[in-house]
Amino acid sequence: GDLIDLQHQPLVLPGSTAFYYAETGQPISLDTAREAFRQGQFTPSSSPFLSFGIGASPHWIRIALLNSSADELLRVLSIETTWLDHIELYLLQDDQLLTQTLMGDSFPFSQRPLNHRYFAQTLTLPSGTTELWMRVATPDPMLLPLYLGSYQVQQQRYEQDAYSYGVLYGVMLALLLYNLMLYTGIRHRQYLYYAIYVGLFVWLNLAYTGHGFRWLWPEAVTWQQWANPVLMILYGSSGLVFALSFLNIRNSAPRLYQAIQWLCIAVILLLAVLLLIPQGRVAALYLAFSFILLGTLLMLLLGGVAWRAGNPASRYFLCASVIAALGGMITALSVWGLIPFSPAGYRAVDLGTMIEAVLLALALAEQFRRTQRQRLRAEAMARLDPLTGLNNRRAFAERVEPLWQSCVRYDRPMSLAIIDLDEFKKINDSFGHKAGDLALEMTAEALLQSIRGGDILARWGGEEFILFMPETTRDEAVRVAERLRACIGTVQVREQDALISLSASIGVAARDEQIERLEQLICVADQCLYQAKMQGRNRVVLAHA
Ligand SMILES: Nc1nc2c(ncn2[C@@H]2O[C@H](COP(=O)(O)OP(=O)(O)OP(=O)(O)O)[C@@H](O)[C@H]2O)c(=O)[nH]1
Repeated sequence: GDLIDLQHQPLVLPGSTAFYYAETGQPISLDTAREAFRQGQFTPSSSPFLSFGIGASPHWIRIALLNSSADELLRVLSIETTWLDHIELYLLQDDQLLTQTLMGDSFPFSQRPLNHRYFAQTLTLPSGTTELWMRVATPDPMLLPLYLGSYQVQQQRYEQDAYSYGVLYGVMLALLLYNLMLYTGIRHRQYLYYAIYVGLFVWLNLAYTGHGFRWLWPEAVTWQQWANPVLMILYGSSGLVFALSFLNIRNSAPRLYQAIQWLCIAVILLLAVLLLIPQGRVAALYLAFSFILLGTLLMLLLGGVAWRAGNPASRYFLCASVIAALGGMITALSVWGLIPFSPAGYRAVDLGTMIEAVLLALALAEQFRRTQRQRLRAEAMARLDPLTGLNNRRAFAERVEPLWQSCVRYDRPMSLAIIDLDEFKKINDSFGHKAGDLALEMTAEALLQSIRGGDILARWGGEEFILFMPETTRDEAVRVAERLRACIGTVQVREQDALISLSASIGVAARDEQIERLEQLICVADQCLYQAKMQGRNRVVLAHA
């Protein structure tokens, strides 16, 4: 069954009936190859996708095609990889050469017979049997997924393919731009690293899918031939750099951090050396493929290290890396020829990387939310007294200031009380510092229970509290102060089977025309507090107008 009848099949995979032969020394001619075929030196293909690995010697391929109709058939042949250097194509019938084509990415894109990112050619197949002969030479992975289809069917396939890349690039570019914007706004390095990582993926993908050669650098033949190993290595490094930064590996595993940095530098230097050596491309390709596989494993390792270190961001990261690793490995191994090639496997890296990019963007967002929350908490903490949870002096000043301003402007009443626990030193001395702390906490609790909604309470000093009362006249303020004093009187602190009772002295002052600043009012209230202590404690003293 080495003959494919094309008449009723709009699309065939001619690779399944191919015979192939590897050149061993000098390049051979078509006639020599045909002679070798007749002598049975060719091997029948075992798969529709011929794959001979990296750095293979030039291969001859022979496929027989049958057109059982009386008319000629028009077919489009595409070799659906993009990196083959040199392809000779011959179509023969009865020892007569019908067409001959030369293509490959060692020629400028403008010399392609068909304007397509794949190596494609239109074949006019006369009635009867024709032979398709091919010679392929390249140091790159010699992978030959051959498709032979009617113009319509091929057009449809290419269109679906173009849409799928549109989705891939659309998603990736949106994520790239979004994170670049975040970087310009927030200035956290990991957004930049993420954008570079995603950008290099897109660039690498453009290169190895041939979109770059077709649209972006159609004349740059040397770059086209080096783009894959160079971009693979840069992409792999950028992923590791992103992971080091995002997972904060410098802190959790400093030696690993350094080792990976050195690995990236070493691989890039090695690549630079290979760029200068003639014949360095095969070695560069091996380096690139090995580095991508190693890099994928290292990403997983880094995720694991961060997980062990209790980094909550590592969950998303690990999940993303596992998916990307699966996709990347499947594609790399199938292109390399280490596992059987399939079109879905070839695209696995696209899907895997797209999911990875989305998950990593989520991880970045989550990390941002967490640091934001931590910052808010730290800011709130800086305003709170750690023992009682009340406002501290700073928060008191900040919160009173706007109220003070508006009450002064509209000439509204406002009052202030300073509350000081009596003989507090004795509590500390006889029952211990812990009992003193507990007394302070319970006092704060009692005060909070008995103040009104708009009042601002703060811990002013050791056993001193301060209460600002907006819209409160001196008479009302005295009533509030008396209530607070009574309230503190009911507080009982239990310590070592003893019940400690508390009392407080309170100085109260109301603002009048002579008082313009908050400090002045505090000063007056403080003097009243002093008098309350002088007069025997456990009482309220009001400043006279
Ligand atoms: N347990 C505890 N004690 C504190 C704290 N802050 C201040 N103190 C103590 O509170 C005491 C205040 O003592 P004094 O300023 O002499 O006043 P007092 O003993 O309350 O006496 P009068 O105010 O005159 O009634 C000091 O012994 C401080 O060490 C605190 O946060 N916890």
